[in-house]
Amino acid sequence: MTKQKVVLIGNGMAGVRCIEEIIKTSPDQFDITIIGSEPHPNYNRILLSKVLQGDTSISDITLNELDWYAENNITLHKGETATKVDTKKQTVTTDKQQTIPYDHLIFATGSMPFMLPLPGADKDGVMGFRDIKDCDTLIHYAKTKKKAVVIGGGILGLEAARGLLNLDMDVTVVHNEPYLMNRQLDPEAGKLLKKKLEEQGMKIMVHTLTQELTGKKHVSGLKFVDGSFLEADLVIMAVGIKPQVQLARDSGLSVNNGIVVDDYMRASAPNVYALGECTEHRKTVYGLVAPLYDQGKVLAKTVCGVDTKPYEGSVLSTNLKVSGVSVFSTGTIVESDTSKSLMAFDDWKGTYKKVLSENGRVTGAVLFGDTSESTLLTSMINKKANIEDYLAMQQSDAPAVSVTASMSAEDIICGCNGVTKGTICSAIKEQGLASVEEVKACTSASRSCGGCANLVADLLQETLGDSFDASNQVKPLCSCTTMSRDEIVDAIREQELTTTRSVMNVLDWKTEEGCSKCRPALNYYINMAHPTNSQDEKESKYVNERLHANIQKDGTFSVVPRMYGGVTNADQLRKIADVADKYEVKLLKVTGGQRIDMFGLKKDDLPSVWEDLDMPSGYAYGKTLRTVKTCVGADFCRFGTQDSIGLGVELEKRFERVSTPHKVKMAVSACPRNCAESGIKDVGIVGVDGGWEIYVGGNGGTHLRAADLLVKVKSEQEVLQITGAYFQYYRETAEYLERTAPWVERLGLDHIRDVVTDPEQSVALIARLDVALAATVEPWKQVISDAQIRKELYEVAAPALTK
Ligand SMILES: Cc1cc2nc3c(=O)[nH]c(=O)nc-3n(C[C@H](O)[C@H](O)[C@H](O)COP(=O)(O)OP(=O)(O)OC[C@H]3O[C@@H](n4cnc5c(N)ncnc54)[C@H](O)[C@@H]3O)c2cc1C
Ligand SMILES: NC(=O)c1ccc[n+]([C@@H]2O[C@H](COP(=O)([O-])OP(=O)(O)OC[C@H]3O[C@@H](n4cnc5c(N)ncnc54)[C@H](O)[C@@H]3O)[C@@H](O)[C@H]2O)c1
Ligand code: SF4
Ligand code: FES
Repeated sequence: MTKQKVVLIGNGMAGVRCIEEIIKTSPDQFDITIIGSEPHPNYNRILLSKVLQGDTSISDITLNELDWYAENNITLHKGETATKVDTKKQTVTTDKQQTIPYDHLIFATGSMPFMLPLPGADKDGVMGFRDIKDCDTLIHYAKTKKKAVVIGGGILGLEAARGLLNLDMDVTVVHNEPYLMNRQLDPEAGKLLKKKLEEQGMKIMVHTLTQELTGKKHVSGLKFVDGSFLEADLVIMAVGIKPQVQLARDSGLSVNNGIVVDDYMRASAPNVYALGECTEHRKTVYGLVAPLYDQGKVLAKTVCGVDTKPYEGSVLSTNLKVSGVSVFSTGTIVESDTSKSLMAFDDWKGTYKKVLSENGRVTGAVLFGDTSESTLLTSMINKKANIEDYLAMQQSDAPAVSVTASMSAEDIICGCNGVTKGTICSAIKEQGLASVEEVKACTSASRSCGGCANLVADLLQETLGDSFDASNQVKPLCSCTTMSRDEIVDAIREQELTTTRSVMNVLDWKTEEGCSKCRPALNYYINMAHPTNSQDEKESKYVNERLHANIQKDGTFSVVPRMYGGVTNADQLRKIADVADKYEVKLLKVTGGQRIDMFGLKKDDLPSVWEDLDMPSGYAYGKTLRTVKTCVGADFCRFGTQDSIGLGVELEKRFERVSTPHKVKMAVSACPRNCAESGIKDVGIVGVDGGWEIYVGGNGGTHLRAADLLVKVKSEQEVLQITGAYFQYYRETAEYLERTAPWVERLGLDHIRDVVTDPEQSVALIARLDVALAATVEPWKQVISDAQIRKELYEVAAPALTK
């Protein structure tokens, strides 16, 4: 019997998911042909933001490899565009002059970025962000261009802006409304989001309308309606999307904003259907994957002739994919005369929550800072749950049960991929799955945005009980490898791998060049493991570390010479003043770490500045010991009993220069009044009766944490010894970019204390630290004396490297 022919136009996320459902429902019923304009197999468009942000790579986001098409006898015409549909003859013609007959035709043509029709919008350097080609172009531009402007402070604009910041660009978001993500958030959450992103280095202009893009061939700036001007050599428009419906319209289908379909995804011509972003269902065009996948399930059954519930629309949920910022929005967030809202704002924790109800039912929510209730609230909205039930949960004294425990088998755990709790639990039991990675491979849950990975871990816990060890889950270093940090460090040691290239070759890296996450991490681990026979690879370092100065938003640099223990003298101050005059320093600023920061220096002046200063680098840019802050101590203070300055200077001289997983700050106070703020440092020393207390794991930054008392010792010699062992243990066991505060929590204070006070282990740690310290060089001196380095790094434009 000849098979019926299904033709899909659009090889994207919605269409291919529908084909997967068709194959699942009726494996042998159809001959399937897919026509896709893009030259790639189906990939995860969602993760393009993560590719731009350096968290994953293009090679890692393919959803269906070419083998999958072959295995399922699907004819794929990639890099080919459907140009004509004859709904009477039931044929599709392509730009390569092929005419393909169909029995069932599915439109899944998606959408395009909406480009504002501004004068100058056609200049080079003005683009949208939608596909792999755009992503590649942006990464390419970031290597030579400096100033990016993103028009549109919606979800796509902010994810793109974060990506460009990671690529070392100076980024401004220009938004028309008074607050960011106005379509998904309320004003309060929008303002909190703005503050948070500004802290990350993003510049944001709200209430701003662009009038024109300037420049000759290439864009050079934006003129705003109020007459002001902003320089730019890259402009991204992220002001919404435009469904691709021209082909459908030309084919005579009924089209409004999207291709009009009924509740079974049928378009207006016989045997023609549509789903995805090109589709309008009950006057709504969706722009997120979860609804598209719901549509795919219904459409697959319709095509297969299997009974199905109608598609009645979807509740939308949005998660911003920007690391360090948790924002979630679901359901209806606009208040009406009849809605009621519950609000909770915690200024200390930086969290905000608003839950809306209508006629006693939960209808919408906005969460900022803490999104742990996102699944619970989405599930309550879908079930039209009573707001009283939610309030009762909030007021209950009973210990919080995991969100998943209260969910039924039909509840969706992974919104992106439409995977239910029941599917995941059955897969865990039936397939013997024991990790989030295995669940991902088997069920697709957590395969897209990754936002549901914690819930999947909860389900593993719920299903496997005590035999599930959450801490034992292998977390790959990045998407270029399946190996964890520990496995990689072991291999670096055991197999004597001394370059990032050799690690990637020997450990079968999935990408040729690695990514901005693994390259600096590997460089650190290699240098830590082999301090005497490895090179610090400049090309694997962040720009500030590579140039030994801090790049500022106007492209100039700031320089901080070392002042041991925060002590200086007239001679040093004179030199700093002379350099400030000679090189026209724009700002001299005393830092929180008790030294002087010189702002506004030109890159090519840096080597001469250091030569004139003749002081060591203060490493204000480095992942190493930054400063040892000291109080004035016994010599001058009425309360001081110990020499805090002397000890601080000794500590700084002892540990300076050697690399650490993240920056390290120390302080020494000569009495418990703690004027040097020892309680919020990575290592904080406090003089007490009969000796010194050593505090560890403190942090005074965004994640404020009071340091824990590690030990009390009698002598300065013991302080140096314990601190040395602690410092090296942190170097050897922390993940790259892990500060001591989370590291202490992860390893446990008792364990760390046991290690650093154990005589044998402590001596061995210090011996290894001494080898590493002996291999360090003063970086500014090295630049001054090495003409080649000066030429390569300071005289020509250095290649951009991710932050
Ligand atoms: C950077 C980015 C991040 C995103 N993040 C998220 C997120 O976190 N969560 C979320 O839910 N959604 C997110 N989205 C939105 C999500 O990717 C889309 O909703 C989804 O991809 C839409 O799927 P689709 O199949 O309808 O369209 P697409 O994935 O766009 O696929 C349509 C395909 O059809 C092809 N096509 C069009 N016309 C023709 C023709 N005539 N002939 C042949 N081929 C044709 C197009 O080239 C395209 O490949 C994001 C989007 C972007 C761009
Ligand atoms: N994490 C996610 O879920 C995610 C991530 C990226 C993209 N997406 C999807 O991709 C699509 C595109 O996203 P988007 O952010 O472009 O769309 P959007 O409609 O969500 O946001 C566009 C924003 O641009 C603003 N804007 C409109 N005109 C403007 C102007 N002239 N000047 C300045 N600002 C202007 C609007 O106020 C709006 O906030 C959406 O469907 C979105 O859902 C989702
Ligand atoms: S910490 Fe104590 S000794 Fe040091 S300056 Fe403050 S009061 Fe004086
Ligand atoms: S919710 Fe996005 S991958 Fe599961």
